[in-house]
Amino acid sequence: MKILTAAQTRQLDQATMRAQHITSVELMERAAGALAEWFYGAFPHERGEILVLCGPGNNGGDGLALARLLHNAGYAVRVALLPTAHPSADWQHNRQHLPGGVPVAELAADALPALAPGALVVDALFGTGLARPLAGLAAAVAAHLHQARARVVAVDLPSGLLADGPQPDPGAPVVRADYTLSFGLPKLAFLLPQNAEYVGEWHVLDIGLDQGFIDQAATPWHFTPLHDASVALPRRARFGYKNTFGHALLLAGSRGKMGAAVLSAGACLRGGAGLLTAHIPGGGYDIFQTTRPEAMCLTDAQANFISELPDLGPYQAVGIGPGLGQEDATRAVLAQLLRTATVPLVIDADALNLLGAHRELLALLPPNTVLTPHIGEFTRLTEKAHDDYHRLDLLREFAQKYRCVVVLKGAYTAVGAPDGQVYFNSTGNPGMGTGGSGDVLTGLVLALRADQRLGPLHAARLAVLAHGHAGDLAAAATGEAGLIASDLVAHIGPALQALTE
Ligand SMILES: NC(=O)C1=CN([C@@H]2O[C@H](COP(=O)(O)OP(=O)(O)OC[C@H]3O[C@@H](n4cnc5c(N)ncnc54)[C@H](OP(=O)(O)O)[C@@H]3O)[C@@H](O)[C@H]2O)[C@@H](O)CC1
Ligand SMILES: [K+]
Repeated sequence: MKILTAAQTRQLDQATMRAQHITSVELMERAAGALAEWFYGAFPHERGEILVLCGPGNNGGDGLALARLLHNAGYAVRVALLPTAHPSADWQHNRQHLPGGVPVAELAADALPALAPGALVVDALFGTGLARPLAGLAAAVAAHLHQARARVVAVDLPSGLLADGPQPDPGAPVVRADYTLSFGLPKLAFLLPQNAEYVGEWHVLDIGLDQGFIDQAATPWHFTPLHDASVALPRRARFGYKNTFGHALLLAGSRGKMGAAVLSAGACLRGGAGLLTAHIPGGGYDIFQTTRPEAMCLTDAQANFISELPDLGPYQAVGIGPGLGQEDATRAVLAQLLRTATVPLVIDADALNLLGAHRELLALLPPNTVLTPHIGEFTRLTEKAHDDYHRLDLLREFAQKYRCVVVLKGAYTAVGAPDGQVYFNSTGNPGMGTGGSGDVLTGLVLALRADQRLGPLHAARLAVLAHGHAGDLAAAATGEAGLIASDLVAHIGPALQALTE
């Protein structure tokens, strides 16, 4: 699913009207109808009065049309208008069609509407036409909503927030919505941690926007829903056997962190690898073999860390990093791996930290390597980003420069591809913020990289999607707080099953 800019969204409106021979008023009516349907579902028994705040443009027009539909459906509705000398044409149309039974007032700075705590408010002040930061009356209204602890439903965007870029004045007020209802496609702003306090829970409402325009629109940003044909797992061949599905090598673990190797290995096995060999510090042998009997095990001469690179001949993919530690001898192993590997690599955790601390090694990264940093590890590889948008720029630059796939882990994990495209993940939940969660992802990516049917981008996107879905399945059983990384491993099977072609 593509993510478009505000400017592209305006073009999409026009293209939709042309392609479907409808007027802008008709498109607005569709938008308002979709908003009303969402309200009926979300607030079926709302008894209190709903305050609809309308700005001067088409966002306000949506609000006016919604107020009419809610009133006609039996809700108590009141409208407050931002004073304007130049309302949009569709605003005027919907103002004229507002039933006489809906009270309408103009907002004024010295008489902001009284709101009981928890009052339901629709924010239809500004959407994609926001031209400058909120100031004056609009800023006062945003602050008032926050102070009154109203429940705010934002139409298209929380007013004051830009759809696709950083705020020019980060100090200017923005409406803090509990829900944001966007039309057709998600907005980039929804996916970034810095905007979470404004956007709240967001939903995309289908209003039949022109697919032809969307298909040809150029954008680096994509959103991967749970079911996306382009990342599905191909079925296993009926006559396949363990060698068909790939033999993975995992280099992981150090004293005190053997659990990382165990978790990662479990995920690799559950991820469908035909065979898995783990190379671990000698002291971890008993732990590993008793907890992961399905895997083969090579032990290092060192008891507490890894100092030797095994012969890579038998393997279709190699993963390195979980629980690795950052010994000099281990760095030498990483460097030797980067120099000699001819099969796909997956690099995580301390292997990324070693790369960050010895950046000369980055030049050795083989193309199509998959790296799985969290924000801290990514910062060590690049630089400190001044905001989430800048971090996305750094992600694109890094993936293009090193021709790698970079999985930047977070609430909407962003997978950066060598061609500069970025794919945001839709699955997962805060319960996955728990020790070992990343090690599980590494094992899963490794399994899918050993599967020679999948390219690096497909493997990385599918692994991220399945990892998040496993987290959602696990959380349904344990709750978010009770979720631990072993639960993720246990749910990889059903998650992949749900994502199979
Ligand atoms: N996308 C879709 O498919 C569909 C989109 N639709 C809806 O259209 C919305 C976009 O409508 P839009 O283009 O009229 O812009 P909108 O956000 O109402 O604001 C423009 C007005 O605000 C003013 N203004 C701007 N900033 C300001 C500020 N800080 N402080 C004060 N004033 C400010 C600006 O005035 P000006 O800058 O000219 O002075 C102008 O008057 C979109 O978000 C969605 O809700 C649906 O109806 C149909 C399907
Ligand atoms: K809005």
